[in-house]
Amino acid sequence: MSALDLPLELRRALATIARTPRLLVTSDYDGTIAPIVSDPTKAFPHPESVRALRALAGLSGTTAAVISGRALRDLAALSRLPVEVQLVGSHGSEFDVGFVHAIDNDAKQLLDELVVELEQIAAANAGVTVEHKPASVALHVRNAEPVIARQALNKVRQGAANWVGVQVTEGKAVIELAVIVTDKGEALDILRHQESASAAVFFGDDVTDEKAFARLHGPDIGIKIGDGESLAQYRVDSTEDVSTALAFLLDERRRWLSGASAPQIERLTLLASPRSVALVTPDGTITWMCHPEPDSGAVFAHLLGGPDAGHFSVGPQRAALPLSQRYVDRTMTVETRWSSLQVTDYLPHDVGLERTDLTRVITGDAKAVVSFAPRPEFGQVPIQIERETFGLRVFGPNDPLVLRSPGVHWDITTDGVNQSAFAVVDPSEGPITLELRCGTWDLAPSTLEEPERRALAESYWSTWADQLVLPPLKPDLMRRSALTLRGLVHAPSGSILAAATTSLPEDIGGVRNWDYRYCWLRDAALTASALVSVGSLREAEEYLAWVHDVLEKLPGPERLHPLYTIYGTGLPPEAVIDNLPGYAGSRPVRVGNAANMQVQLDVFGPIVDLISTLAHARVAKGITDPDEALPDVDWELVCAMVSAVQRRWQEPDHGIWEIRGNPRHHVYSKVMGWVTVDRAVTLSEQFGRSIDPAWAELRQTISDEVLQKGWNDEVQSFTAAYDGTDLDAATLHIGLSGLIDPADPRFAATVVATEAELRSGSTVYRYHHDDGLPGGEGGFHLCAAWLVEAYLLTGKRSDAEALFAQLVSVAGPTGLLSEEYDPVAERSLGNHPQAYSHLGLLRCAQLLSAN
Ligand SMILES: O=P(O)(O)OC[C@H]1O[C@H](O[C@H]2O[C@H](CO)[C@@H](O)[C@H](O)[C@H]2O)[C@H](O)[C@@H](O)[C@@H]1O
Repeated sequence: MSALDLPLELRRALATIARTPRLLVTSDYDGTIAPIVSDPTKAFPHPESVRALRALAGLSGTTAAVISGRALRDLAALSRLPVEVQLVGSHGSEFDVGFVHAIDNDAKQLLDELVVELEQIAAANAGVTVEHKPASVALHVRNAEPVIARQALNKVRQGAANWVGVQVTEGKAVIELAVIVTDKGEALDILRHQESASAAVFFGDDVTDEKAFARLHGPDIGIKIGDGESLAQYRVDSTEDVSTALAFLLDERRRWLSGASAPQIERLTLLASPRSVALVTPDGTITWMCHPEPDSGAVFAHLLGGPDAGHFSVGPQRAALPLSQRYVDRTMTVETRWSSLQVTDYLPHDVGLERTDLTRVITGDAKAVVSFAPRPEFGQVPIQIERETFGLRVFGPNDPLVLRSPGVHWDITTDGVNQSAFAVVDPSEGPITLELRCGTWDLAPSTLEEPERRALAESYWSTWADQLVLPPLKPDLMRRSALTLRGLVHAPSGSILAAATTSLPEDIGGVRNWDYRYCWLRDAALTASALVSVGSLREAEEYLAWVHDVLEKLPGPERLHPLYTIYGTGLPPEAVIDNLPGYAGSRPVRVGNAANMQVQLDVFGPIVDLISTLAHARVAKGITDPDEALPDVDWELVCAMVSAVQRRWQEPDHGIWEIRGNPRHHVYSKVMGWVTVDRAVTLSEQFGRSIDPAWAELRQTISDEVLQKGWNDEVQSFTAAYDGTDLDAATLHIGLSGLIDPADPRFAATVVATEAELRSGSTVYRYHHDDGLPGGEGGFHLCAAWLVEAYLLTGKRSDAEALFAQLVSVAGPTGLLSEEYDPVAERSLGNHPQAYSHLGLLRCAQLLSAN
């Protein structure tokens, strides 16, 4: 028998529950994983069921248990189930073989009397037998003539079953009298709480199993074996079917946990408006979108939890893979195409600040299936969907949400908690337009027709892209990198996201899952600098205004945190969204980021470096007045950053990689302290600003200390920190920044050591030092970009070109890069798209084009 022989609805339910974060798989024993036989001592389980339960128990986030009417000792001996599978005997009351000691003397006395009574009935009725259990006694009539069986059962029912303190359970050809309360449902709930299960499966065949079925709710599923009334939603015929269902559940869960069904990270394509972002999978599913801000709760978290976590998909009615997905040139509009069908996605711009809108336009001659399952606030609020003349209204979350879809006929379904809407549409008569509007109840037509709204959105990006000065190397990819960086800019506030997502793993199945939907001072400054380098200054100016606003709320610039929310406020405490299983089972899914409480003393450098880059870019654009090229507002910021360095540069910190351990004297942080003062001194000279002579002295002091304490003779390299021999790719900045002459043999040696220690094939790791977290991580694209720059500075052009080519080759089909890359599994890792990776790529192309 194969899984295809199982009822379709059951297969679907099992495939869905396989994706729950913490799964509890429970089963009854006799009649469920072991066939009913005439001799209870010969009821052996199906080996396939044992194998599946054992394998399920070995998976992460998965518990397997058998809850049986049998005595625990007998169950263990007969089933031979391994210890990983939790056994509960005596109809759910015997978790531990020692539990009999907990039965008081009165109960023991009663049990003795019951045994005597039932033994007498058995002795008087041929074929009737008695089974002894720690807190009960069972009378079996399976092997008696039907008349005798009835007579024996009636004798018990009319006699001992009515004694005070006796609990009666009737099953298949058996009546059982217990001196304690038994309830398989209670056992199921104990296991559920013990394991913090987010969903449970229960298989059972007998009336005693109904107590367990009665406890199932929400995403749980119950499967009844055989005939008879039942509270279970699903039914199979035989114990063989149970083996098949368990094996199917195992396969599905294994696949889900291994990430085989997760879309490849680099193939996810970014949609952006000036204030919102979303991701679309290669097959046309909106897999990620947050509202009201990009750092708020997700409406669609499919990326971190599959379809149940919220999705909005469009595809051909006759299932087929897409032929292509691409950006409309120089825009953030994405077209996904199948044979005779296309969906065009973009985030409209002409909406109020309280709105997050998405428009999907379906065109072609083939029918399409649309599935709309919003799960606002990370799916933590149950939602209902109501049909209206012009679309759908979604009730449940705090914020209103509608889908305008004139002419579309929706079917609404429920999974018991949430509703979803499905429709089959025929675009052959004209485009089908679906307008998702988060933050409003308004289902009326927009002021502008859809094509005009789209033109408005597209011209915003194309007009901007047309004025860029891009390197001649890989111009299309570089334009896409620039557009991606611009897409991560949150225009209303001036802040810039480090990436569009949270919790895409740095290690598949691991715990290194962080929330990057915030504005890091360092990442944002580097992004703004990259945009200045291609000729766009506005983002830098607005970002610096955002930094000013943040500073106004602080007692001093040295108190700057490493990151803030989009609107420059402190982050909420880091938390786990437990209902999401994570990308490819990589849990936890986190929101917030505890790194905001760390000391990271490098952050002042990139800000002053950005101001310097901006001032020179203004000059290059023809601004000759030094006070316009370096206005007071920027110079104030420079002075603030220098004062912060003066106060704190000698302290240890958590460094650029936000190590969640003890602070160290990181070389990169000291180098960035030097960059702060160096760029400030240089700016003062170039733009006629007067400075305290102590600045130049400080620059020298930092440099002297780094050169003395950062270099390690033993490893022939500058090291990650003063106190160790471990290496860090960020240390390359000692030469990249100009603190030492790149021709200095110590820099050349550091490049060689970094390559030997941290480069692996096409990628470069940040460090290999034990950072206190379990699991590993991939190589870091930005570090590869730094090594390309270091190769160039040390005369290794062909190495630089080769590594750049490798970096280019791991970009997805629409030109996007995530944070990291696993060179062994050849898959992308980490949040996506990542500003660092794109700014690194852009800089490499600029340097390679210039040389
Ligand atoms: O909760 P379960 O695991 O299903 O246990 C219920 C009872 O199962 C056993 O009896 C039943 O299976 C026997 C073997 O196939 C069969 O001969 C008998 O007629 C059934 O009632 C077990 O012997 C009992 O102790 C359990 O309570």
